[in-house]
Amino acid sequence: MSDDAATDQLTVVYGAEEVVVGPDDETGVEVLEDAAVAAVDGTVVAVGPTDDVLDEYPVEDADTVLDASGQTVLPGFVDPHTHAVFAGDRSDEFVAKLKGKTYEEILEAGGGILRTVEAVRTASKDDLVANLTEHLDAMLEHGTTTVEVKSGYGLDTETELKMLAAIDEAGADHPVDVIPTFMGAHAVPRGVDTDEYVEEVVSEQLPAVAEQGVAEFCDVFCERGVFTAEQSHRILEAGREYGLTPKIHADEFAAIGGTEVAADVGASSADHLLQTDAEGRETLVEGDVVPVMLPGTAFGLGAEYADARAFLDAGHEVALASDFNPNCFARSMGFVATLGSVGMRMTPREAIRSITSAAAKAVDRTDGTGTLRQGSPADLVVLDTPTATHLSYRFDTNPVSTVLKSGVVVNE
Ligand SMILES: N=CN[C@@H](CCC(=O)O)C(=O)O
Ligand SMILES: [Zn+2]
Repeated sequence: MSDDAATDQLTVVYGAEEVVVGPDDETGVEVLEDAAVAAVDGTVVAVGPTDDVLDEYPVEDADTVLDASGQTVLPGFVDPHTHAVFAGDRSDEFVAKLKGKTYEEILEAGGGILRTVEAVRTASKDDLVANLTEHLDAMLEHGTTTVEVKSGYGLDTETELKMLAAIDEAGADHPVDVIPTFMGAHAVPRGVDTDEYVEEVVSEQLPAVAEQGVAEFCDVFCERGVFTAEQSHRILEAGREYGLTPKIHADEFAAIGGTEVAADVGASSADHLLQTDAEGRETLVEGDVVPVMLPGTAFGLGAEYADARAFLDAGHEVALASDFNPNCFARSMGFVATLGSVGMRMTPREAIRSITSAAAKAVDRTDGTGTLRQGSPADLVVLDTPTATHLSYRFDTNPVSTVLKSGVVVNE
């Protein structure tokens, strides 16, 4: 510890059966047995065998101590794709889908995203903050310590700004780190010509968002019947000029060129990828675009899962996200890991990498978020399970017993 030990806040978590420290040389994670983690002022300073860590950082000196005997410690989960700020209820659409309606048919008929747009336009900012806070609480209980949240249920400047203000306000008062994304191009408002709407996004919404400094990323739904590759390209390039890093919803229902757009504009991630073929995968890998897969969405739609194995078997990383939204009510990254394993044949350790260090890359976090090595943020999840494998294996109840953010217990 430093000479100024009196003011340092020491956290020690010891005796864990397993500690996941970060990516290994393949596509899984490195795991230490009977291990401990020590953190000073919210940053990991030591990870290793319990005896060694406790020699250097005795529990008597610690402000926060956790005996993790019989338990497993992982980096806090990173959820790199959500639409977590919304109002209203779409459970009836879930029933309609069970009866055979498709997601695209519901959207074309003015339901889906457009229905949530109506609810969000009439909701107050305070309502949105309250809704989002409730969802952040549930995510934290399930181990998420960093989450990306998109706007995109406003589809006009005033409501998009209201959503981004709600994201900012809810995030400021919550232990979970919240990363804001502007997604004015999530759908085309009812009765509006698509080209005219693209013009509005570029010349009105984006400048207003940039002026208020309320978004870090810009995202577009590049999809058959929504925004073409050319329109998506234009919006993402314009966003980049305003300092927003591009992201893209690509190849969910049809591969219409979203992966090429992602590589061209230097997107941090391309998300969904249910229809991506070998050429599309190659484009993403060469463009250094993180593939983000959303198995909860495929599960909820009863659709085929994205081909995670094709990336993993070729030695490339995949990130997983919840895609939490009214069409995919999934706030647990543990359940997402299970779906990654069961639906996409990811080993439990590959799934853990996908919701920690790989997910952190998808949102450009380069400070060690999603890992537990020396210098990483001390965001820790303690599972009440003997091994990390149990995260995918046990899907009946929440296995998370304690969550620490910056070395402080924020959920137990
Ligand atoms: N597919 C586009 N957007 C969201 C769904 C949003 C909604 O249906 O409200 C997604 O990523 O799955
Ligand atoms: Zn989405």
